[in-house]
Amino acid sequence: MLNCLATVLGIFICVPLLLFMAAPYIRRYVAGGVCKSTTKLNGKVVMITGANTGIGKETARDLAQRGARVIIACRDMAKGEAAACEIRAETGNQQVIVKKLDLADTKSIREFAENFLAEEKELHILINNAGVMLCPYSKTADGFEMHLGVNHLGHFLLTFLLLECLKQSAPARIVNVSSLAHHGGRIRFHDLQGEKCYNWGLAYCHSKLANVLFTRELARRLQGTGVTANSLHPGSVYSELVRHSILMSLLWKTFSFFLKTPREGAQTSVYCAVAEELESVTGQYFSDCRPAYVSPQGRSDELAKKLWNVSCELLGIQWD
Ligand SMILES: NC(=O)C1=CN([C@@H]2O[C@H](COP(=O)(O)OP(=O)(O)OC[C@H]3O[C@@H](n4cnc5c(N)ncnc54)[C@H](OP(=O)(O)O)[C@@H]3O)[C@@H](O)[C@H]2O)C=CC1
Ligand SMILES: CC1=C(/C=C/C(C)=C/C=C/C(C)=C/C=O)C(C)(C)CCC1
Repeated sequence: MLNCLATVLGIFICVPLLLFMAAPYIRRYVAGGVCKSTTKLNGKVVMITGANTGIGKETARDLAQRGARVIIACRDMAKGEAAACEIRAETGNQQVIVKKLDLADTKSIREFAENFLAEEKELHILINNAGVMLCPYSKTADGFEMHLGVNHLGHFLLTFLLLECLKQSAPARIVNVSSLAHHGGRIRFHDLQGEKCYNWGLAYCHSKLANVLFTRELARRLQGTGVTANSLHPGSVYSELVRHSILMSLLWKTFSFFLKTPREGAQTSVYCAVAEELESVTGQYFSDCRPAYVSPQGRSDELAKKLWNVSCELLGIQWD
């Protein structure tokens, strides 16, 4: 009986004590890779989609700190202004600008790009960061399944419209924020809009695989232009991404200690945007500020070309 009591007491005291002592080490492990580059960006123009919150906002903060003119492209102007105000105040960089962009509407994307090209002369870094996850079945203004429409097609069209400007501003970089979740993705050409079969988790995975394939084909086509394209996994980050699922929101809150903060999650985006050693690196996929393993689907040139052509058809654009 006494033995039993001692064991139970031991567990209740030792386990929390061990966890408490290990906490700083666990946190350092969870935080992952850090971008160590000291590159300054004075005179450079950076655009980040979905930079009003989460990973995008922290990426904007870091790049503003380096002196860049930062365009926060977001769908909610009030949220965008709040983020920009905070970043301007913290960094002292007044060149943080908010522009309206709804990636779930090709009309908004075209208006945004037209407005940008009329006002700005150069674009050196484009970070396609905005994303949605676990949405109940819904469609964009143009009838695309929401994950595919926002995460892939919206950024595909945006990049197409800005590409000439990026080429004129070379050296320039395109950074596509994908995910480890691309490993679970498939490009279901027979049912791209998920009308026959839809799973909200898988729909996200498919769209993140599309990000990897888009980057691969884009990089191939941009060889020799001075514009690079890379994709990345930011890590598992405590952000608003899980907002559509009550269960995931609860799990995210409960286990937030084991998730990266948005600032930690922004490190690989910043790394891909500024690291000197990536100047001519293109078509790669990173995680924790180093190259990472891409799924066999994500390494298929054939699949990348087919997705490219289908994306052009869906968007009614000719991109050779
Ligand atoms: N958090 C994580 O663990 C992981 C995140 N990622 C990726 O990182 C990226 C950033 O996500 P994260 O910061 O975590 O998520 P958040 O939900 O915090 O941020 C997503 C951003 O995307 C914006 N957005 C959503 N829909 C649209 C739209 N139609 N038009 C314009 N902007 C839109 C949101 O705007 P609003 O605030 O108005 O909704 C918000 O600014 C995403 O691409 C995500 O897939 C990848 C792997 C893991
Ligand atoms: C297993 C498990 C967790 C980890 C989930 C992870 C690691 C999710 C990663 C999601 C990604 C990569 C999303 C975006 O692309 C929690 C919630 C911490 C606690 C409960 C058990």
